[in-house]
Amino acid sequence: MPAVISTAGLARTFRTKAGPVDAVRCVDLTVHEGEILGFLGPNGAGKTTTLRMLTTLLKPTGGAATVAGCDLATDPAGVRRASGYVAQSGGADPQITVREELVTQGRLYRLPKAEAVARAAELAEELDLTSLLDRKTGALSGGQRRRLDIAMALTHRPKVLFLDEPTTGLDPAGRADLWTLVRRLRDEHGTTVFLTTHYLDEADALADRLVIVDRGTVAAEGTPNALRLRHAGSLDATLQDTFLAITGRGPAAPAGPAPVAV
Ligand SMILES: Nc1ncnc2c1ncn2[C@@H]1O[C@H](COP(=O)(O)OP(=O)(O)OP(=O)(O)O)[C@@H](O)[C@H]1O
Repeated sequence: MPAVISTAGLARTFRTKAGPVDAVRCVDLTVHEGEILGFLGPNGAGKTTTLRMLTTLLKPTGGAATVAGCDLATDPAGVRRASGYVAQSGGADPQITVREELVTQGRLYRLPKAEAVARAAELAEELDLTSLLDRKTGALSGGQRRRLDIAMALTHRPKVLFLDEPTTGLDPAGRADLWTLVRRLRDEHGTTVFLTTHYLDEADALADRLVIVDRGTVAAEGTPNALRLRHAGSLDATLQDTFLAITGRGPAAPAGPAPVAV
């Protein structure tokens, strides 16, 4: 399978008054076409900083990366064309409808009006939002809002979808729905998905492969079962124990309210 994301020695140091902070020291990773990759790590490991670099929001201070064949440093516009990004909290004007939000997004991507309208309908169908098209976005549930955020990120049919903690704050049913949806996107469109999550059950259920970062570098990678076997000694081990064996710490605590286990 060809690589869709590839990084070599990716690094970012922040200059602060108290001195330099090496948020990401050296991240080497590869994500294959059509893969769902779970990107995990303890608090402060460098997940968000890596994600912000890969989505061109932040310039690396070291190393290199390509997304869909486009170099982060020399072709950031190409990276953006190939990527959809769903940040942790979306949401614009609560008074506009789902349809208006989707059409506006299409227009932002320079689709002619008729095409933007057609694309909105298509995305709504795909993300189970058709019955909500005329609802004000302020009246959506957390799960519906998240589906709308994903629909917007897919407007330009990106090859890669970056999801930053997609189910934080959702209830168990909303999380399960979102997992189904992400899998369907991958299965039907071959979309490559790079997701950060604080939930090990989510990583286990959704990701084909996990990359665990710690202190700004990759501490382990593999399928959930390969990691269990390698680091916790048994396929029966919990992913929590596996994670502890790798990092010596628990996974990062989510910013939002923690859902009960599904
Ligand atoms: N703008 C910044 N200036 C200085 N230090 C920063 C900045 N952004 C992040 N850091 C530091 O870099 C390190 C990595 O941060 P990052 O947010 O990437 O971690 P994370 O893995 O996403 O953590 P969390 O799970 O808690 O969200 C942390 O020590 C953080 O304090």
